[in-house]
Amino acid sequence: MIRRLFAALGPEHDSALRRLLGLFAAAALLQGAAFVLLVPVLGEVLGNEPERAWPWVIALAVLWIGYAAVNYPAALAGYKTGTNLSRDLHHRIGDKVAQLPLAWFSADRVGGIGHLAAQRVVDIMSVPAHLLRPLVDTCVTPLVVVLAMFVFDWRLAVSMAVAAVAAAVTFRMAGRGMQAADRHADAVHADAAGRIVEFARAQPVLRAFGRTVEGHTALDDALTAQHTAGRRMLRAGMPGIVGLGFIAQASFIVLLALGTYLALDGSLGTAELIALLVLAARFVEPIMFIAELGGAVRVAQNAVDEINALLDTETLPESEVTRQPDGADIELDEVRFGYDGTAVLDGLSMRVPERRMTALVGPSGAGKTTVIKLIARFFDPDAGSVRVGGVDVRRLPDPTSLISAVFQDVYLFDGTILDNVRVGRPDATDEEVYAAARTARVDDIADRLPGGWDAPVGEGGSRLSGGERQRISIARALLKDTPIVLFDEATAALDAENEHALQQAMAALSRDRTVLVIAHRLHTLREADHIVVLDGGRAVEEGVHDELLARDGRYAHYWRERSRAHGWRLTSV
Ligand SMILES: Nc1ncnc2c1ncn2[C@@H]1O[C@H](COP(=O)(O)OP(=O)(O)OP(=O)(O)O)[C@@H](O)[C@H]1O
Repeated sequence: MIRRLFAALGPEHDSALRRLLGLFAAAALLQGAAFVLLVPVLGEVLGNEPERAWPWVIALAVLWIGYAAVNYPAALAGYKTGTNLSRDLHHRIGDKVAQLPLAWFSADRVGGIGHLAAQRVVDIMSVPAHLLRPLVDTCVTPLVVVLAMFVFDWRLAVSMAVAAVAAAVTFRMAGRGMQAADRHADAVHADAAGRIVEFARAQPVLRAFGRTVEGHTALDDALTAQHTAGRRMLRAGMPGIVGLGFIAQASFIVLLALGTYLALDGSLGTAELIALLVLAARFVEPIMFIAELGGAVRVAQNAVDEINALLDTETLPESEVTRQPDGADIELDEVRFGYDGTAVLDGLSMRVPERRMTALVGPSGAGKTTVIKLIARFFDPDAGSVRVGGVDVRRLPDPTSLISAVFQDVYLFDGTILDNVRVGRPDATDEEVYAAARTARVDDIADRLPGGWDAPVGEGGSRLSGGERQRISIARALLKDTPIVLFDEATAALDAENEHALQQAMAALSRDRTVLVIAHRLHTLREADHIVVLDGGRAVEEGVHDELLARDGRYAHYWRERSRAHGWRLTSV
């Protein structure tokens, strides 16, 4: 356990943990030695010349002072190491999460990370802060007592050694059951956490369709499983607690009986017997305690394994040889990509010319969003290559400095409008943030809301409409000022004012940049310099609007459908 903990936490925590182990071992040795000294002290006090106990009493006092002197810094060091570990683990989990490919994130994994950061880090932190100390005590103190007992009486010492071995074997066996139960409980906790995230996220949909009961069922099942797992944990802990309790009581009774027999036999004096029984009580005490400790140790072991598993998760490979791009055009060359083995792009080749607006159209599910995500390197293609400025995105030194993405489902943080625009470039001056926000017509939103620029947007931007959220996202992209912008246009119907503001914001963003837009609006298609029609995982048509209309193919059909739908209006009679 200690070795695994050392390995998991990395060499930077080695010296702190070693020092801690040294301090705890010294405290346990001093404590064990003090217990042993009780034998001569009691022997002399209960003997014929009690004054002969003084030297032993003084030695005992010195040991206790030494123990207190080591114990205090040891306890402090335990807490300090625990809090350092927790801070470090949170940072490492955070860094890892920031590097994981976006394909990795699913509701249960998001819930799992929450559980890992909140509960599992505390489980590990409790090792140096609370567990290591009693663990070292329960190993070292009885060992000192058993060794000392050999000096006083070998028969009692052998009985103690047998009890110690039985306790160690039971501890190991009980710990294994507990570890399995904890693994199961942890998987169930992570699942329940994922279900809660999913349930919260799905509220609008569940309510819109009046399906709150069905929505509860999955969560209820997960919570019931959690409850059952908790009971299984309790059951798994019982054999250890009962078994070790039995060993502790039985060994004390054996020591008592043996001691009495030896006293009656004349091999032991009464004073000696009392003193040795006090020592036996000190030996038995930690055995009772170790059962609870065993469960906590196994839980911490699982926590170490889980955090290791997350930290070992593969991230997208970083190329050692990087190249600066030559320009800002984008090219997809024979790209193949699928989710979980289901092909979406089937040898797609297309070009997005530099400083032009290219519109991507195609039926729902054709893979338009997937194309954007591959360019932004949310994941890598299964085959083929995505190039920016002639360089494969896997070999770009810093793709995020070249590319901004504006998605439909814009996530806003629960802060002010201004804070949310600043996300685009945290070190921007206030003037730069205001300028980007005004260009994206975010000032209209600030004017409308009480609090203006400092108006809170609500969690996820819940106080704003879809179009408004997208304008804030455009402002972020303007502030970031990258040569390439990937844009997934809002599909939702917008009111005339929002539509106009969004068009203006987009026009500002498109100026002098390479823009690839998933176009849903007729206006965007008319304005585009280049149009790519995606279907069946390939580019089936490419060209400009008039040319494609004249060709009367897939695009012309799409355009007519969209125009017809656009022409429909509900009017009052
Ligand atoms: N994370 C994912 N896991 C599994 N399948 C996915 C995932 N994302 C998308 N897909 C599937 O990949 C296909 C292409 O999805 P994509 O979102 O790229 O299409 P799209 O053309 O943008 O669709 P739309 O116009 O409806 O947004 C769809 O069949 C979709 O169900």
